[in-house]
Formats: sequence, structure tokens, C-alpha cells
Amino acid sequence: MPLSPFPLEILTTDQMARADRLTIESGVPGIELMESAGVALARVTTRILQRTSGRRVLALCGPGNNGGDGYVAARLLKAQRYKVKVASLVPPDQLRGDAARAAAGWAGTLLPAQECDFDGVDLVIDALFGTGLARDLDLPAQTLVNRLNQWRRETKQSVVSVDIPSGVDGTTGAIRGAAVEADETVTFFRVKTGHLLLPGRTRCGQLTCAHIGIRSTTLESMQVKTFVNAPDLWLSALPRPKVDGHKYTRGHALVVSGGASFTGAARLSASAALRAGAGLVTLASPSDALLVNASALTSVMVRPADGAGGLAAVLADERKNAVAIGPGLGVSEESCRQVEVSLTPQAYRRAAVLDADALTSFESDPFRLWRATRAAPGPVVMTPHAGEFARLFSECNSDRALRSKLDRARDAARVSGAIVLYKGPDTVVAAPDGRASIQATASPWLATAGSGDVLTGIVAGLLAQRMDGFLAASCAVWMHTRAAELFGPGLIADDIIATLPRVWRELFGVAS
Ligand SMILES: NC(=O)C1=CN([C@@H]2O[C@H](COP(=O)(O)OP(=O)(O)OC[C@H]3O[C@@H](n4cnc5c(N)ncnc54)[C@H](OP(=O)(O)O)[C@@H]3O)[C@@H](O)[C@H]2O)[C@@H](O)CC1
Ligand SMILES: Nc1ncnc2c1ncn2[C@@H]1O[C@H](COP(=O)(O)OP(=O)(O)O)[C@@H](O)[C@H]1O
Ligand SMILES: [K+]
Repeated sequence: MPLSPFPLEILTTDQMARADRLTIESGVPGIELMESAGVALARVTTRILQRTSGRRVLALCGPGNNGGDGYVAARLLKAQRYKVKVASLVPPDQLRGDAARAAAGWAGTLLPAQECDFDGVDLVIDALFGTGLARDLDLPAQTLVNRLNQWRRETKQSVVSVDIPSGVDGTTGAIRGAAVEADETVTFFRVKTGHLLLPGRTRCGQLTCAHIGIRSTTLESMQVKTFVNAPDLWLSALPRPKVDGHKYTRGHALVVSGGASFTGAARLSASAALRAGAGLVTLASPSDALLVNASALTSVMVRPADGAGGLAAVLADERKNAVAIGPGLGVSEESCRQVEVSLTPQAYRRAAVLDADALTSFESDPFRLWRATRAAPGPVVMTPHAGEFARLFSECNSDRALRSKLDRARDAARVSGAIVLYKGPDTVVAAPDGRASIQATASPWLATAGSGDVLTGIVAGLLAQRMDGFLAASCAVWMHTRAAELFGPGLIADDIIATLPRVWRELFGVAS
């Protein structure tokens, strides 16, 4: 199990440009970086060509340094006796700086990109635009990209994108008019947010990150706070049962159940909290649902609790140090009060996870919820999916073309004072202190009823063990995805819970 598929820091395109500038200022010539980028690109390309027995390569080169990388790779591949042509989007005499030097080193066939045809080509290198993409592609570039995508779909031949598929915004992941569909993308130094956020992520194919001579120390002045969600981020904070511990040292999670016809969701959360390592889990159940809850649970305890008053009585026990509320709760004023009770300031730092109806109940007055989340003494994690996010955080959700999911989640964390776990195939976790993680892998098998309830429970189980809120939320997202990857086809929500022990074994390095 890789601890992280990439270095942990994720950069915006501005941060990448800064790292580039600092490296050049420190004495490494830009053309050297470009040469290294071309070498990494040629290596990936050669690997594909060897696998497919392909020989003919077309490099599409754009007006900036991304095009420069394409020229370097073309030269290196030609030297390896591949049949290489370059098609340029602009007349080469318009190239500047390192890109112009790289183009000057190309001594093979060169044609205008608008006239190139893909017949007989085995592999295309997409070096049109990289992190310098500044606006939507103009129509000729869009036409070229659309022709390339159509050729790839029809012939099943490969496309390798340099740095990022051309047309994908490296910071937001948005598609600027049209974007290349790549089989592989080779980026440099660190991945960018646009590689991991949708829809950009779906265009990258297999993403690799190559070292080209930029040192990690260039990041020191930038205070990067966005990270790949991978074990490297939180493994050292992962709770481990202690030899001299007992169940109360592992924490006591309380999950709030809905009424008699809506109990399944909270039971999934409760069982998941237990599997995530909480020492004890209690389900607070309305009296009318007590029998159905009690008869369906064994290791989870069930206690009667009607409405906000009943919940307050159960929570008088300070040892219940994490609450999960929302799954199957119902949208009502009483639900709002129950959430407020769960967040009531206490002398001790009780943690809380708010999901589903615990969020939607505040749709008409989100500021009421922010007052409660801001006053809560312990970490609060909110777990909206896109619909819930749009309902609750309408003010943070504007300008979607310009502001990425990451930006919007960060805004939501800032206004609410809570950790926002914004679900989806590109789940983002954002904390009020600015830290954020993006999940780099996804299992579409998670799109099944109840899987979000399980995630809520995993977060609660980790919080009960007193893990830092941001790290607990990130870790829960990763464990949830990893369980789905391990189980695979046919997964239902219960299987995620049943597979968690395998995930723990992987994380603790215990052979299965
Ligand atoms: N960072 C590093 O360490 C290293 C970076 N390297 C490589 O450099 C790449 C970044 O290079 P870059 O900054 O020159 O930008 P790039 O992506 O080639 O495009 C900018 C050009 O396109 C133009 N342009 C923009 N949008 C446009 C549009 N919609 N339609 C038409 N034109 C448009 C824009 O022109 P302008 O906006 O001035 O009109 C400019 O000419 C990076 O992705 C990586 O591959 C490596 O060499 C190794 C080290
Ligand atoms: N296509 C997908 N790929 C990866 N993960 C997904 C996908 N669709 C949904 N998920 C994940 O599955 C979970 C679904 O949660 P949610 O929408 O609350 O469902 P439910 O309410 O049925 O439990 C979330 O963790 C979400 O990130
Ligand atoms: K590109």
C-alpha cells in the first residue's frame, strides 16, 4: 500500500510558477528544468510505445514553455529512432525564452498544428498548454483538441499530456472551452489542485509526478496548506489501542437515531464508529424506535432519548466525547434543537459530526447553525454532499466557474468555524485554520445508499479516540475509499464496515 501516490503538497499554478522562479533565481537555468521535464516525458512515452509496439509519435506544441517540453521530448524520442513529427500551434518564431531554445534544438518535421492529421500516428504528445493557460481556448485550439479526442476514441491510441491535459485549468480543474482526454499525464515537482478536482481529474488518465530538479525547500516561503489525502498526512496521528488502555480510553461515541421508520442510517453510522475504533458506541433512540434498534444491534448499546431534552440527558455523561447526528434524523425544528444540544459548550471538549438532516434542518437559517458550531468547544465536522453544500452554504457557492470546490469548502470552513468534509469523487476536507486535503483516489462503488452514513460513523469513531479533527476527517475519507477499493464490485454500505479491519491491518502493516 503506497503511503502517498505523490508528494503531499498540492500547489496552485501560481505557487508552481513561484517555485519555478525561485529555482531559476537560485542558479538552476530554466532550460535545465525543461530538459529534465522532457526526459521524464520521453520516459513515460517510451514505456507506452514499448508496450503497444508503436513507433510513430506526433507532438502537438503550444506557444509557451509547455510546448518547449514537447520539443525536448520530440528530440529525445527521435534520437531513440522513433518516427516523430512536431505540429506547432503558432509559428515557431513566435516562441520566446526557453521554449524558443528547445524548438531550435528540433531538427525534424515541423508543421502547423491546424494542418496536422493523425492518420498512422501511434501516440500523441499533448504539449499545447500547461499551467500557463490563462483563458478559454480559442476556436482553432478547441477544434484541434476535439479532433484529437475523437481520434483517440476511435483508434484507441494513446495520448500523453505534458503537465496537465491542455484546456484543464491547473488550479480549479475546470475545462476552459475544451480539454484533452489523456491516457497519461506527466506533471512536475508537485501535483496541482486541477489534477485532483473534477472535472480535470477525469481528463488526466494515469497521473505521474516527476522530479525535475526543483527542491522541496522552495516551498518553505509559501506555507502550502493543501495536501494529498494519503496516509503520510495522518498516519502518525492515527489512534492505536494501548497495551494498558481500556475501552473508555478509546472514547465513547454517541450516535443519534431517527424515528421508527428511519433507523437504518444511524445504525450504519454506529457500527462504523465501533469499527473505526471507538471503545464504546451508544445509539440514542426515540422510544418508538427502541425495539427495532435494540433488536438489530449487539455490540452497540441503545438508550432511550426523546427529542432535545432526552438527548441532553444522555449527553450529561461527559465520557460520551463524540456525537454523530443527522443520518435518518428528519428535517425539523426539533432536529435543530438536538444539534444545538450536541454542540452545547461544556467544560470538556466533546467532538461532533453533523451530516444529512442535521445540516438540511438549518437550510432556512444557516447562521443559527454557525452560532452553534462556532461556540462548540471541541472539533465539529460537517459532511455535506454537493446538494447539502449548495443548500447550506449558498453564499460560499457562487462563481463556480472561477472558484474551485477547494476554495468553496475553505470559505465554508471559515464562515462556520467547522471542518467541512465536502463529499464526492474528489472529496475535499477543509479546516478553519486553512489546512485542506483532497482525496486522490475514488471508488465509484461508493455511490450506494448509506455509504455517507458509514463515513459519518468513521469520522465519529476517530474523533472519539481524540484524533485531531482535520486529520480524523481526512483519515475517515481515505479509509472509506480504501475499504471500497478493497471490496470492489457489488459493494453495499454494510460491506464498507465489514472491510474496515482489512484497512486497519494495511495501515498498521499487519499481514492479512
Ligand atoms: N514551472 C516549472 O517549473 C516548469 C514548467 N515547465 C513547463 O512550462 C509550462 C508553463 O509554461 P508557460 O508559463 O509558458 O505556460 P504554457 O502553459 O505553456 O502556456 C502559456 C502560453 O500560452 C498562451 N496562452 C494561455 N492561454 C491561452 C489560450 N487560452 N489560448 C491561446 N494561448 C494561450 C500564453 O500567451 P499569452 O497569455 O501571453 O497570450 C503563453 O504563451 C508548464 O506547464 C510546464 O509544461 C517545464 O518546462 C519545466 C519547469
Ligand atoms: N462516483 C463516486 N466516486 C467516489 N465516491 C463517491 C461517488 N459517489 C459518491 N461517493 C461517495 O459516497 C458517499 C455518499 O454519501 P451520501 O451522498 O451522503 O450518500 P448516503 O446519504 O446515501 O449515505 C460519499 O462519501 C461520497 O464521497
Ligand atoms: K498539456
